[in-house]
Amino acid sequence: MTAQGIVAVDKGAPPGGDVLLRASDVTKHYPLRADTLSRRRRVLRAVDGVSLEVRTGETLGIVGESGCGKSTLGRCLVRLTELTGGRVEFDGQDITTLSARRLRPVRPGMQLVFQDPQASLNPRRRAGDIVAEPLLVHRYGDAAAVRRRVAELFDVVGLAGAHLDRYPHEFSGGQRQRIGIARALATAPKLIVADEPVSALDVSIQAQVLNLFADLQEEFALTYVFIAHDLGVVRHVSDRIAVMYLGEIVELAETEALYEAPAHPYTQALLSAVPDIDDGTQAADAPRRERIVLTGEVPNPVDKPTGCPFRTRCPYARERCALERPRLTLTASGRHTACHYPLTV
Ligand SMILES: Nc1ncnc2c1ncn2[C@@H]1O[C@H](COP(=O)(O)OP(=O)(O)OP(=O)(O)O)[C@@H](O)[C@H]1O
Repeated sequence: MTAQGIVAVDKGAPPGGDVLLRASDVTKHYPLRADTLSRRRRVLRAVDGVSLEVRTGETLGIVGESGCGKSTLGRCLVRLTELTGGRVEFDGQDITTLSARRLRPVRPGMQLVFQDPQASLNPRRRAGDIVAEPLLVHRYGDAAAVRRRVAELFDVVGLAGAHLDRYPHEFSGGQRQRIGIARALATAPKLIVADEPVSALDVSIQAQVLNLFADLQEEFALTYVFIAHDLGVVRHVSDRIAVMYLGEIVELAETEALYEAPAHPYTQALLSAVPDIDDGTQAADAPRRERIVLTGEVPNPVDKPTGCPFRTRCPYARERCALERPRLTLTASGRHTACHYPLTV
C-alpha cells in the first residue's frame, strides 16, 4: 500500500500489442458567438491537433489541469462528440465519419466510464435496469438472458448480492461507480475510456475502485484510456502517460520515464507539485523534487499564444518558442515531446 492507500500495480513493460485506437490530428473547436464589432468568428480550441496510439491491453493515462481538453478528447476518441478535424481509428476501422447506423455495431466495443456516478446514473431507474440498458439496446438476448447477465456483471464488479431493484441514491459513492463500471462492461468492450473515474470518491474508496479497474483489465484483457488530473492516481494505473496543455499533448512517455526525468517543462512543473509518495520503492536518500511554481494564468483556449502554447508560463522560453509551434516528436530516449528545448533528449 502507498501512503495514499493505493496498491501499486506493477504494470511491467507496456504490452507491445497491436494498436487498438489511433487518433490522428484530432481537433475539436467550439464556435463562439460572432463578435458583433469585428464580425470575426471566434472558436474555442478545446482539442487542438492531438495524435496518439493506444495499444491493445495497455493503459494510457491522460493528465493535465482542469480545462485542458481531457474530457473532450476522451469523448472524441469514442465518438460521443463529433470531431472538427482529424481522424479516429478503432480496431482497424476509421470511425470518424461513420453514420449512426454504421457506428451502431462498433459502439459495444468502446465504452465510457464517467467521473460522477451520481450524475451519470439516472436517479429514476433501478440499478439492474441501468446495467441492462446497453444489453437491451444491443439486443443481447431474451429477458432471462439479460437478467442472468446483469447478475453476473454485478458479481464481476464486486456488488454480488446487491439489490438490483434499488435506486442509485440507495448505494454509496463507490458502489455507484461500480454500477457505472458494470454498465460499461455489459457489452464486453475492448476499450474503456475512464474520465476521472475516482475523483469524486473518498481517498479510501479510490484505492478499491482503482484496484477493481486493474483486476478487470487482467480478467477481460481490457484496454484503458484513463483520464485524471491527479498525477499520483494516474501513475499507479498507467503504462504510458500523455500530458495535455491547452488542447495539445506536450509529452507522451512511458510512466516511469516520465516521472523520473520529464522532458517537457510543463510536465516538470506538474510533477514538482505532487508530493513524493512513499510506495516503498524510493531509496531513503533519493533526491526530493524542487517545487516549480508556474507564474501567470493558463491562457484562454480562445486566444492561444502563438508558437508553443506553454511559452507564456515556461521558465525556459526563448525567442523561437513564440515563433514556431513545436510538434510532438520522438526523442532519442524514446519519448514524445513537443518542446524546442526539451529537458531530456
Ligand atoms: N460543449 C462545449 N461548448 C463549449 N465549450 C466547451 C464545451 N465542452 C467543453 N468546452 C470547453 O473546452 C475546454 C476543454 O474542456 P474539457 O472539459 O474537455 O477539459 P478538461 O481538461 O476535461 O477539464 P475538467 O477536468 O475540468 O473536466 C474548456 O475550455 C471548456 O470550457
